[in-house]
Amino acid sequence: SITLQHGAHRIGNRTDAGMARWRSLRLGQFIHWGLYAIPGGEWKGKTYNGAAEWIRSWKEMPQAEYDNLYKQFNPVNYQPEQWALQAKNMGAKYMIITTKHHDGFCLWPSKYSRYTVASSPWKKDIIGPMVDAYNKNGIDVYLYFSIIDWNHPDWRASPKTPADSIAYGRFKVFVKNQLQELLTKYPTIKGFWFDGTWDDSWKNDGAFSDELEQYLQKIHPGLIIGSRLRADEKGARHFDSNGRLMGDYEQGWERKLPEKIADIHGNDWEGVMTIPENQWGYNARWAGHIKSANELIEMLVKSTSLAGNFVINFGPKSDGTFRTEEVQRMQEIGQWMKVNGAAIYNGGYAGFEKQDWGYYIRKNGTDSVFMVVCNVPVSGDLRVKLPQQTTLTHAATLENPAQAITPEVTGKNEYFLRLETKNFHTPVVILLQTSRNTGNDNGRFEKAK
Ligand SMILES: COc1ccc([C@@H]2N[C@@H](C)[C@@H](O)[C@H]2O)cc1
Repeated sequence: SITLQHGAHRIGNRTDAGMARWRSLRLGQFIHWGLYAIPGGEWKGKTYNGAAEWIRSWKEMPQAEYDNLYKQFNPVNYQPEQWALQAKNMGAKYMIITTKHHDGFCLWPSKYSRYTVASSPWKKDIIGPMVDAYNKNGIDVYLYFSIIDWNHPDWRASPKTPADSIAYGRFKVFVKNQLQELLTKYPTIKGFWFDGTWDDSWKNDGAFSDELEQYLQKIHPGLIIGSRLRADEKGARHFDSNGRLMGDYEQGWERKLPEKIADIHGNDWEGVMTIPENQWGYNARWAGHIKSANELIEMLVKSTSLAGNFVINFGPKSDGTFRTEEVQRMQEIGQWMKVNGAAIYNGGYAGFEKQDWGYYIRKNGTDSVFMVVCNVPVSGDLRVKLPQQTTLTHAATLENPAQAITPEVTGKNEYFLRLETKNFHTPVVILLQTSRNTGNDNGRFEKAK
């Protein structure tokens, strides 16, 4: 390995209580809200085919017109308490809110910029009441912050001249000030979710990203920051030039998930997912494949089974309400979580051989392993192959009342669970009580005591 001043400063996952809490939450809610919700993917009768929050970059959108949308920002139906209750009923344990997306508009009244809610008809702070409402409902809050700021005169994607470098130097001070301001105004937040760190200006300044991360940790010890903030001095991002993860978890799983446990290299990780194929901000016209609640539940289960967190994105409208499809997803996911949340919260990798019917999830640090059946076999037979020296002592579904299932023993450490009813409308969870053998019962199924 090579010597790095600004590479990873830690080998392996964080072991502190704050990170253990993050690891237990498993289900998050992402919210993309800002000026882009006003056009909602359309402008002067034309439809923008990109992601709605990128409409400012569309050649059909005059940038000055976009930048003046702040004069229309007035979410008269914004009710953060409703938002928080809705998220609580969905079963989300943390929420990530866009304080400032790439367009540079701040949802808090920053004293370092005039391009904020304070200059809009709404005038008031959006972020503060949201943080309070979510925290009051037992939901941790993380702040999304875009380093890219298309509105700021000193932002440079790639400084070319000495004047560029001087301007970009001012911009870095601005970024540091805004982040310090966010930590001071909202001290209960648990971390930052950085984005917009792919340009040369940032990639070629690994030292600054390292110093910034340490500066933020100094103000707010224990802050949780993903790998997307960081570059090392060679321009390597997420993983430093020695292949070591920077930041507190791998933050590269955006609209995609790892397939198998080897893909995560033992690192904490988080996947963030849109309900349509690729829309984060509100888009009036959802096209293409819209994920069902069951599809999102399966992604959540898959993420948990691979020891990662899963965050579902929502894009509220400019008036502060949510579209029907998003309300429906939150309700349906919440109904499933009410019955089966025990398999998700504090869930992790079970270490069992994956089977076709679905996923295993181990309740962290216990012998309780959940089977989440997403693919019901026509045969009704669910094969459970346990590692050596592990036996199955009991199986029952999580529903109320629990359906006990008597496993049929076959070969060494292999059982079949036969499902009586096969008409599932949503994934079914079966709790397996296992025990590590002391070698005295050669894997035979012990009659339930
Ligand atoms: C260059 O490709 C992208 C793709 C998505 C993004 C942003 N990350 C997501 C979390 C959204 O904020 C999206 O706008 C930025 C650049």
